[in-house]
Amino acid sequence: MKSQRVLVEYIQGKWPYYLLAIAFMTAGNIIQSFYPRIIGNFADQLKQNGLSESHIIDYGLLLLGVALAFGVLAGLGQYIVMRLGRMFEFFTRGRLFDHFMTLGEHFYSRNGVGKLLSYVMNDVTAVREALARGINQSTNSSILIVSTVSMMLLSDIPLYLIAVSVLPLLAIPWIVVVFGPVIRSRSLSVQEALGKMTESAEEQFGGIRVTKKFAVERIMSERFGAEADRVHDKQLKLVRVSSLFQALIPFLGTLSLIVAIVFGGYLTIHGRLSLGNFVALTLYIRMMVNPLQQIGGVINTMQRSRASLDRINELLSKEGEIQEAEQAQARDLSRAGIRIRHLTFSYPDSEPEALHDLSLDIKPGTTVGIVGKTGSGKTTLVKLLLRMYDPPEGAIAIGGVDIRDLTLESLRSQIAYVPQEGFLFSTTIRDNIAFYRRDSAMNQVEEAAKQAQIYGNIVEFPDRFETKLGERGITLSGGQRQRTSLARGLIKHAPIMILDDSVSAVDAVTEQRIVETISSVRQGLTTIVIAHRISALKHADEIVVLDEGRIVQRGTHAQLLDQPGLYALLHAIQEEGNRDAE
Ligand SMILES: Nc1ncnc2c1ncn2[C@@H]1O[C@H](COP(=O)(O)OP(=O)(O)OP(=O)(O)O)[C@@H](O)[C@H]1O
Repeated sequence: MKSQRVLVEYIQGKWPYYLLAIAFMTAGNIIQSFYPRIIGNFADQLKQNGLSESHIIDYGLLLLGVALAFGVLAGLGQYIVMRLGRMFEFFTRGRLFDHFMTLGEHFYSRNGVGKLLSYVMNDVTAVREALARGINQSTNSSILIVSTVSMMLLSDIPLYLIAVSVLPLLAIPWIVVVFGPVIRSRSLSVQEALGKMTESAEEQFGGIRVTKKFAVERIMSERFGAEADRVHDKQLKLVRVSSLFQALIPFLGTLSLIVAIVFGGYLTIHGRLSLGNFVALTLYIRMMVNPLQQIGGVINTMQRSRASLDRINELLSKEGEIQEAEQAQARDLSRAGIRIRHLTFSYPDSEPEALHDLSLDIKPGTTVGIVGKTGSGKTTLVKLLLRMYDPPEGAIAIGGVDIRDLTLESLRSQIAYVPQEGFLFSTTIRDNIAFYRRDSAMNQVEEAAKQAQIYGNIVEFPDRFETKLGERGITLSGGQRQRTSLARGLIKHAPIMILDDSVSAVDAVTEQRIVETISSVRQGLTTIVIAHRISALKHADEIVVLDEGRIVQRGTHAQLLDQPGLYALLHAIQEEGNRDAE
């Protein structure tokens, strides 16, 4: 039953409410099953001319009482179940979101946002619907069927007539066994195709500007159309089988009714069955057709939602690839040096080494520059320092402790990482800068903005720091986004700061100012500057040159310029570029 974990967990916490709802619905349906008997008695009395006006009123009131009792009790039960269904949706979305937070870089590099959204939206909704509809309808239907059958057996209707009439209904379990697995597997492929389509839509929307600039709308539209077609095909396959399934059940119900009318009618004509019993029998059978149809629908929905539930549970059982050690320690990393020893690393599911036998010591309070061609492993080194991927044991230590023995919170909260493309949230500039500490004072936010050379731009916006960004707000330029994200890193004032090509989109003059400010505000703190432009890191205490995952040169700017090698070559090319630009 492992696959039903999230559902079982939820129901375990809510079973008294479910029981209460089932009790209400059971009582309602038992009362409802008296209805054919009352009509049967009415018919008998009518035939014997034994009905007075007051009798008719009594019958009317009795039927009204039955209808009211059923309405109130079954309605209450349904309300409780629907409400619990919505709470399940809330509970499961929360669980999924929390779980997404524990999953790492590797998972996200393989699963697009669209696919993740389809879990949270399509799958959770499918399970919620099945849960609410399943409990409501299966309780109503099964109780109604059981009580109807009991009422039939307790009546004077001959047993052989009942047995022959309900015979076609006995084929139902067989149909369920045959159709169930087919419906389930087709639903699973629908959900998977939906996930892929959502992922493709998300990517297309994300890249819509590029699409337009390249005028390739038609190609993109065809690409999306192919995904939508796939969903359509799979849905049609599912609809075919589930419609057939749902049609077969009422058909069997109608067959039962025909048998009851023909055989029962024959017996009534020959005086072997009273008119009242004939009427009651046909009503009993008629009353069973709807619940039977509903049971078919419920089984159908259950099979479909089972596929979604399996997907949710499978996702929830995926463990984040980065696990905290049991004895993990929280350490203060201020004035802690970084020691990297023989670090060799390949990405999971990837053969080539992104880093090879890398050794490096970064003394506390110093600035280290890392430069290298694209793809040389600079960002990989940062990901390992932040433990987005696990480095080999003993390869990276901060403050003398292997980073695998530090708590993730103490490691990551003491490193301010500023990536090249820092994501900004659709909230105010202030909230984006004070992302790490929401309660930062306004003057701290302003100070960080000044250090990142973005203050001048922000105060020109009408709402200044309260300006909203993103979908419902303004759009910042690439350079403004970078500097806002830099301010977010600077305000953290962390013992270790990593700037990963964080000023690549700003002009040379602004870059120079930022470099100078960072050098002064990070006096005595460790800073790692990764850059393509030598101008961004030439002030560093030590510069490391990476090439194909290996350190090929190290030294100060002056020392490296004196050596023949990649650094001097890069410098010469960049200087020439600058001269050409002047
Ligand atoms: N998630 C990943 N899975 C597999 N390989 C990866 C992954 N991320 C990066 N790589 C590979 O690792 C190598 C180093 O990449 P990395 O991003 O560290 O380079 P970089 O020096 O930061 O490049 P750039 O200057 O372009 O940012 C590259 O060959 C890259 O293709």
